[in-house]
Amino acid sequence: MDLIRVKICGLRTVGDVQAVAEAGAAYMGLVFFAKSPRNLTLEQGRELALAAPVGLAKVALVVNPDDPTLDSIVEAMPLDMIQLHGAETPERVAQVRARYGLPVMKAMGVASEDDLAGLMEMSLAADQLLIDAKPAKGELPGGNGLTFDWRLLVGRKWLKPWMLAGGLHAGNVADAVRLTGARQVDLSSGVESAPGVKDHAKIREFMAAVRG
Ligand SMILES: O=C(O)c1ccccc1NCC(=O)[C@H](O)[C@H](O)COP(=O)(O)O
Repeated sequence: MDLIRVKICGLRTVGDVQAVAEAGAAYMGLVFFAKSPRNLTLEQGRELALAAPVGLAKVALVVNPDDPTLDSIVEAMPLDMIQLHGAETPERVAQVRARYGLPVMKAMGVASEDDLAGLMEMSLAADQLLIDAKPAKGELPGGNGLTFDWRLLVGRKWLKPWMLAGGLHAGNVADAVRLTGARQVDLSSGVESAPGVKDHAKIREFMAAVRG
């Protein structure tokens, strides 16, 4: 499984950044969503973004943000990408791209075939798609450790690069990649010991599973 690019989301300490960089991830995700156990203040986000070595892309994750919220994040820290993880429309994705001049990755929740219809349209607007498990009512928009039926993605193509997410861990990532053909994967709870607490041994184990 070489050439699979990994995004590890929900980092909370400088030690997490170092562990993710040393393990060879391509992206790190910083969550700005108050209800999340991985939520960061602007000061914490800035500290982590400044700790990232060259080559580790810094992704700010937000959920239905207004412009002032995004302005404050983008002004506070160096970023390489914005991840929109709410109900943002293709029009809103285009506005965010234009306003900040940063690539935008749009998360799309999938639970059944019906959810696939919007992916092609969104792939026209966004720079990347993150195809995640669709949360049930009352759950967080992401980071729930839930998988979905990967067979839904078999043989599908979109106009932009995409990442597979949702309940991935060292024990299932090989099957997920083999079945879906994903070239990029994203995860959060699969490398945690508790919600919001990254386990560096699990990060290494996951990266070994991807490389192996
Ligand atoms: O991680 C969060 O707490 C979170 C909160 C609100 C919106 C999105 C969130 N995470 C998005 C991610 O990119 C996760 O890595 C993705 O949903 C996969 O999570 P997991 O199933 O835990 O691996």
